[in-house]
Amino acid sequence: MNSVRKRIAIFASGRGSNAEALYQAMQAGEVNGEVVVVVSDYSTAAVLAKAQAWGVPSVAVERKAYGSKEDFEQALLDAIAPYTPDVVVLAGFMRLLGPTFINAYPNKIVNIHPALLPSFPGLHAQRQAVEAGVKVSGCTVHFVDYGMDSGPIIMQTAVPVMADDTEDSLAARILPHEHTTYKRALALLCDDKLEIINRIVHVKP
Ligand SMILES: Nc1nc2c(c(=O)[nH]1)N[C@@H](CN(C=O)c1ccc(C(=O)N[C@@H](CCC(=O)O)C(=O)O)cc1)CN2
Ligand SMILES: NCC(=O)N[C@@H]1O[C@H](COP(=O)([O-])[O-])[C@@H](O)[C@H]1O
Repeated sequence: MNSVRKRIAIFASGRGSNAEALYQAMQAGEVNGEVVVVVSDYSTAAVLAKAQAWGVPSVAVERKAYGSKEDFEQALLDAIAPYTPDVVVLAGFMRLLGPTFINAYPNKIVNIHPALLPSFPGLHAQRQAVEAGVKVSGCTVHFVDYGMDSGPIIMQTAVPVMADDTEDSLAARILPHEHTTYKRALALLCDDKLEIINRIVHVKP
């Protein structure tokens, strides 16, 4: 394991359970990283209160305060620059990032999605799965690229879908698997164990 901990910026729009799971994993030494800043696009997001309780710097960058997507993304970059992150972790961050932000952190941005990509990209993935009648869904950790949930896949976990599942009951069943899958994927990234060859992610021996 690399002794120098990776500096992690976490972006979240809401409650922050994935952010919390990752913070706790880093505190426990399960992931070779440290959360240096937490960013939300909503000043009322519960994740900001979590960060304050952890003693981690937090910043709200509200989309409505900026006239353009580019200005918003530049504000995101300006907000995290002082913390010099190595990795940007999206954990329930509900904004599509464009080239302004992505180009500043090439192959350094990861995301958790509550479905087995490439199935059910975008918002309300659990609802899409229930409505499609699939018997298996799950979660995906992937690198973020210019597309929506189209980046190279790092890790996935399958979760059964029950006949009487609703969007909420499926989301509740998938969520703990998101926490463990994200923790395992980020541990590999922080230990420099991942490489991308022709958009396929390989784990180095
Ligand atoms: N360039 C990328 N940005 C983001 C990705 C990605 O794969 N590439 N993942 C998303 C997370 N996400 C699904 O996992 C997702 C989040 C938000 C949206 C979306 O359509 N957002 C709307 C705004 C919604 C709102 O205002 O509430 C938008 O940005 O227009 C789709 C998928 C994070 N970013
Ligand atoms: N398209 C992105 C998306 O749907 N992300 C999902 O938002 C939730 C955030 O929960 P959390 O704030 O408790 O981590 C998580 O289930 C995550 O997979």
